Amino acid sequence: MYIVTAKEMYDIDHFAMTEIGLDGKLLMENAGRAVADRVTAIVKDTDKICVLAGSGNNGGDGFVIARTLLDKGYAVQVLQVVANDKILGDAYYHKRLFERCGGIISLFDGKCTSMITSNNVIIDAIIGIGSKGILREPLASLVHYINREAKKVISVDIPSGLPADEGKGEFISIQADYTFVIGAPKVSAFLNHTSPYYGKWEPVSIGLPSRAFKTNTSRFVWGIDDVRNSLPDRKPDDHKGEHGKGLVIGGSKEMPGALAMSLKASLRAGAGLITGATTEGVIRMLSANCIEATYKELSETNGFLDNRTDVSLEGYHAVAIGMGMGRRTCTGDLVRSLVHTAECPIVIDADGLYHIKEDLLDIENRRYPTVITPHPGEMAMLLGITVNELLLEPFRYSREFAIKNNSYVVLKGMITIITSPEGEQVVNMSGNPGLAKGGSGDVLTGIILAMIMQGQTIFQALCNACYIHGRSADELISEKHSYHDLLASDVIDGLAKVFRIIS
Ligand SMILES: NC(=O)C1=CN([C@@H]2O[C@H](COP(=O)(O)OP(=O)(O)OC[C@H]3O[C@@H](n4cnc5c(N)ncnc54)[C@H](O)[C@@H]3O)[C@@H](O)[C@H]2O)[C@@H](O)CC1
Ligand SMILES: Nc1ncnc2c1ncn2[C@@H]1O[C@H](COP(=O)(O)OP(=O)(O)O)[C@@H](O)[C@H]1O
Ligand SMILES: [K+]
Repeated sequence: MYIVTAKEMYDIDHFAMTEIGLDGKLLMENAGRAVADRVTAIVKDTDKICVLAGSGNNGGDGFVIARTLLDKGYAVQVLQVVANDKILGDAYYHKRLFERCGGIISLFDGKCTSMITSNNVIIDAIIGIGSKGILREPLASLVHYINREAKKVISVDIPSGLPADEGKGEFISIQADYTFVIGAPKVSAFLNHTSPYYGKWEPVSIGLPSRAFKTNTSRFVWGIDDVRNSLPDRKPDDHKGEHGKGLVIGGSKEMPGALAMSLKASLRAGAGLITGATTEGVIRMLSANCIEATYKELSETNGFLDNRTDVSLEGYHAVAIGMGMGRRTCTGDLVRSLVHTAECPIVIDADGLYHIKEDLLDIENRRYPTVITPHPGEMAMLLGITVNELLLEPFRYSREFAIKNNSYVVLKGMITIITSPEGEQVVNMSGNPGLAKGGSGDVLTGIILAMIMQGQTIFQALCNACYIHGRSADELISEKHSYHDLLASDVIDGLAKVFRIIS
C-alpha cells in the first residue's frame, strides 16, 4: 500500500489520465462506486443518508455515491454546500446523472442544518485533497456543527478540511467515524495530530495503474506479504554461523534488564549467536536468566561502562549498543570509540543516541551501515527541536536526517517510520498501546540485530523487525493480554506465534 502527498496523488491522477488514457469521469465513477460499496457494508437498510457535496472532484465523488446508493434503494439525498455555478466539469456531469436518476439536491443556505440531524448517516464529500488553508465560512461552521451533532460520519478520501500533507498544525476538520481513502492513503493518515480525524480508514481501489504509483512515490506501508517475500527461509543444513554472530553492548547497575531483553529478543528472532557485553555485576545478574547468550565483561566505573577495555569487534556480524547503559561521560567515550571503529553494521538505541549527539559526523563518515532507533523524544534531542515540531513533520525530519547522516532511521511511535540513507520510506502499522511501556524498545533493538544478520537488505531487516515486533504485541492483545498488562518480555514470547504465522 503506497502513501501519497496531495501533489503525488495529483501526479498519479495526471499520469493515469494522460499516459494511460483513463478518463476523469470514469475515475470519478470508479471512486464513487467503490466508496458506495463500502458504505453499504456499514449502514443499515433503514438508515437515512445525506451526502454533502462540495465544489471540487471530491463533491463529484459524492454525486456518484448518492446515485449508486439511490439505485440500491437507500433513502439518500444530497446537500450541495456550494452555489450551483461552482459545480463544474466531471462533477457537474455526475451531478446531472444523479438528478436524471431522480435524485434530490438541496442547496446549503448557511443554515438548513436540520438535514444533518434528521439523517442518521452523513457522507462527507465536501472537500478532498484540494483543501487550501483553513476551511472558510460557511463551511467552517458547518463542519463544527457536523462534529457536534451528526450521528455517523463517513468521509470520502479524507475528512474535509484536514490537510493531506505533513507540516500543517492548524486546520478545521471533519471528525470522521470512517474514511474511505481513494487510491492510496495520504500522509496525514500516519501523523499523530491528524490521523485521529480519519476514524477507521481503509483504501478503495479506483483502477489507477500500479505503474502510476511506482513512478510517483517511494513511500509505502510494510505488510505481512512484504515480510514473507523478504525474510529468508531456513535451510535444512543451516548452522548457527549462518544466522549471525551479534554483540549487544549495554546495561548498567541501574538498568540490567534492558540488556537482558535485547539479548533474549535477538535469540528468539533467529540470531545464531549472541553475546552481551556489559559490567561484571550485570553479567552476574543475567547469566542464570538468559542462558543461551554468552557474555563478555567490560570495564566499568561505579557500575557504568567505561572506555578502559579494548573491545574487539572482530568476528561479529553486527553490533547493537546503548540499551540501559546510562548517560555517564565515561560510557559516552566507549560509545563514540565503537561507533568510530566498528567495521560492521551498528544499531544505536536509547542512551547510545544521547552519547552520539555531539558527534554525528562520526556516523556520517562510517563506511558500514549505521541504524539509529530513536523514539520521538530521542529524535528531537538529536535534531535540537521540540517533540511537537518533530511530530508535525516526522517524514521530512527523518528523511533529511537519514540522508545528511548517511544512516538508517527507525523513528518509533504509534506508527513507525523507517528511512534509508537514500530517503526511501516505509511505515509500519503493526503494534498497539500495550507497547507503550519500558522495555519495548529494547526488545525491538534485539529483533533488529537478529534480522540484520539474516541475509536481507538492511532496509528489509528493519521493516521486518518492526512488523514482527508490533505483530507480536497485536497477537498477544487479541488472545490473552490487554493494553494494560502487556510486558516487553511477553512480546519476546509472542515472537513464536508471529514466526508461525509468517511461515
Ligand atoms: N481525477 C479525478 O477526477 C479524481 C478525483 N478524485 C477526488 O477528487 C478530490 C480532489 O479534487 P479537487 O482537486 O477538485 O479538490 P477538492 O474537491 O478537494 O476541493 C477543491 C475545492 O475546494 C475549495 N476549497 C479549497 N480550499 C478551501 C478552503 N480552505 N475553504 C473553502 N473551500 C476551499 C476550492 O475552491 C475548490 O473548489 C480527491 O480528494 C478525490 O476525492 C478521486 O475521485 C480520484 C479521481
Ligand atoms: N501506542 C503505540 N502503538 C504502537 N506501538 C507503540 C506504541 N507505543 C510504543 N510503541 C512501540 O513500542 C516501542 C517503544 O520503544 P521505546 O520508546 O524506545 O521504549 P523503551 O525505551 O522503553 O524500551 C517502539 O517500537 C514503539 O513503536
Ligand atoms: K471529504
